[in-house]
Amino acid sequence: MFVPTLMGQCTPEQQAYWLPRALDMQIIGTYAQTELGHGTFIRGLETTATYDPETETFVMNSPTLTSYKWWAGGLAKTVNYCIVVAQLYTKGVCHGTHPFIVQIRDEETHMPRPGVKVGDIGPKLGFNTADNGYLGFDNYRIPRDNMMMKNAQVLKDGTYVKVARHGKATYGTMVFVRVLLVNEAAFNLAKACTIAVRYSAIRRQCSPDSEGSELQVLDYSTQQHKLFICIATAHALQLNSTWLWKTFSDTLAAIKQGNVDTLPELHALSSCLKALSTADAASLIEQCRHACGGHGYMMSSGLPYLYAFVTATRTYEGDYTILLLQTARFLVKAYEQVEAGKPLTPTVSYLSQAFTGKKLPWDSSPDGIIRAFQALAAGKLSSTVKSLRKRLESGLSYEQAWELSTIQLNGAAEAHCRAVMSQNYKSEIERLTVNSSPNVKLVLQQLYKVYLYYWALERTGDLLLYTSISESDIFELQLRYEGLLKEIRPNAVGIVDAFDLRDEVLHSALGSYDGNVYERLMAEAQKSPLNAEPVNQTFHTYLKPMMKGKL
Ligand SMILES: CCCCCCCCCC/C=C\CCCCCCCCCC(=O)SCCNC(=O)CCNC(=O)[C@H](O)C(C)(C)COP(=O)(O)OP(=O)(O)OC[C@H]1O[C@@H](n2cnc3c(N)ncnc32)[C@H](O)[C@@H]1OP(=O)(O)O
Ligand SMILES: Cc1cc2nc3c(=O)[nH]c(=O)nc-3n(C[C@H](O)[C@H](O)[C@H](O)COP(=O)(O)OP(=O)(O)OC[C@H]3O[C@@H](n4cnc5c(N)ncnc54)[C@H](O)[C@@H]3O)c2cc1C
Repeated sequence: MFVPTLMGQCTPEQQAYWLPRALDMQIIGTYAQTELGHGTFIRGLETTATYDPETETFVMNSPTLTSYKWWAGGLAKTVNYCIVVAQLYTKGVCHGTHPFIVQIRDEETHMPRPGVKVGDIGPKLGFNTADNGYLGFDNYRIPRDNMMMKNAQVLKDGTYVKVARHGKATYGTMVFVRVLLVNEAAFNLAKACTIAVRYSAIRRQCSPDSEGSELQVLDYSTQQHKLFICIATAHALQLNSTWLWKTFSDTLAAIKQGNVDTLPELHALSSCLKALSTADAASLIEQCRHACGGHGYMMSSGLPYLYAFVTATRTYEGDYTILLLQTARFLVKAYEQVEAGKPLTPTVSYLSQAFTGKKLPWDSSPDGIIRAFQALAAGKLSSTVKSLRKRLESGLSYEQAWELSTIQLNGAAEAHCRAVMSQNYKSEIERLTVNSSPNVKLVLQQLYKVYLYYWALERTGDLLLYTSISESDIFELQLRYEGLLKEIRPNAVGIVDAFDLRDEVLHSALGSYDGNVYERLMAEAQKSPLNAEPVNQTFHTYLKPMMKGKL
């Protein structure tokens, strides 16, 4: 996050100075925004940077315990520079949060600079190879030039000048990383399902008829139900991430030309896609672990590491709930635009047809299911806005009415995101397979249908509310879904092999290409320190005296 922020928040002159040093690793940096007391609510950050025109420096201070920076990766022991997000004061006025480049350690001795308090925050659920740190300042001075001045400037005399065309321009690095995280979610989920599918082809358990041999667990319908949605979701996330990256690049190019019109839509999209992709990836990685039974619980399976790593992505760079609520803000505005007969931006354009007051006729084709997901998102949005307005009519303030409606707002944003993801999944497959063989097309479409059927069956309650789907339609869809799993089964191992992840990347005794699961599990077990000696000292110190009644 250090380098992208240098690229996004510095003037060209500042970039010319800092970027080569960072890219050559003459300096190592991190992004210190979150504090002990605030992560989500950026406007509530407490670290201060007060401009002193006499010395042309900013004085950095951490006025309270809760103002200490907390969490930044590499901050504890590794980095010598930081981007610190602090409340800017000049001429006695607070201008809100701004980013500053702050040297925290000596470039030669690596000692913390006087006035800087820095350390490690302690063990975490995962990420324990990263020294996430805390940081506080006591009247610590940095040169005026160290304020990142692309979007706002403080002149030598302390005059504040706003440059950016958009109020949230300083949040740009977060948008960038949210876009990257969709790709990370796809990659890590692909790893988990490669491990679980390969293992399920090796693992044999139970014999349905007394004569036959034990089945590969991958042959069980329930196992296919657990795993094939993981493969389909990895594809869906990968294709959505490519699409989102293009949307991001187009918006960035427009902003460079001075046009910020598409930023709100990009923010709404990157927020909900980051939220849903990280949440889905984390829960499906856990599902892959379940699919590997007891051996999935071994660290040597690789799955616990993956889960610990990915579950953090649901929280960092904007918590799941918080980001869905950002998308909901955008959706409520889109709803108002429909009412006012105004045009809509592309990803919400489906709303313009959606508020007919009638249930959408059910159609179980892939296009029909996407339309159903859109109807569901529109229906939820409409009910949410009704609740919001009812609360406003009862005399509540907008903020109070909004807060009481947030459960529904999140539901609408989730449904919208699922509809966008399904639509993108379909159009990207169509685009990418124009010249593919019929067999490749067939397999990719089978997986795409698994995704649609799975989520339609997960949302039958909502479909009953907002479409004309009947009990027999649901029954028929369930049978089609189960049939599809059997069609995919023969290709399942080939499909995960096609992720092309080397053993060194998977780092798993269960998921290696050669399938030598049991040999690898035993080899890993031999590495346990408890196996280093036949009798452990604890036997002599504790067990034996206890057994002899001498403790
Ligand atoms: C080029 C070199 C690149 C090298 C790349 C290498 C790639 C390698 C691959 C690696 C892969 C992945 C990387 C993964 C590793 C990364 C590890 C990172 C570790 C984690 C780091 C962090 O967590 S940093 C801290 C992140 N913190 C957050 O995300 C905080 C969340 N909170 C917020 O974002 C905001 O506070 C808020 C959005 C919740 C609210 O903000 P605020 O209160 O200020 O706003 P309002 O709610 O009042 O809204 C006002 C209006 O502003 C709009 N808004 C808000 N945010 C944005 C935005 N970002 N952009 C545009 N608009 C925004 C909001 O919608 C409101 O609009 P209106 O409704 O119109 O009023
Ligand atoms: C592994 C890891 C690495 C990180 N790396 C960095 C880093 O390098 N740099 C950095 O600056 N930060 C980093 N962070 C911090 C991270 O960005 C924050 O933890 C994250 O943004 C969530 O903020 P929070 O911890 O304040 O959660 P909180 O906001 O306190 O969330 C707690 C709960 O309250 C809910 N909540 C909060 N506000 C609202 C609201 N308005 N409405 C409804 N519900 C609400 C949330 O949904 C959540 O359920 C990292 C975090 C982790 C876990």
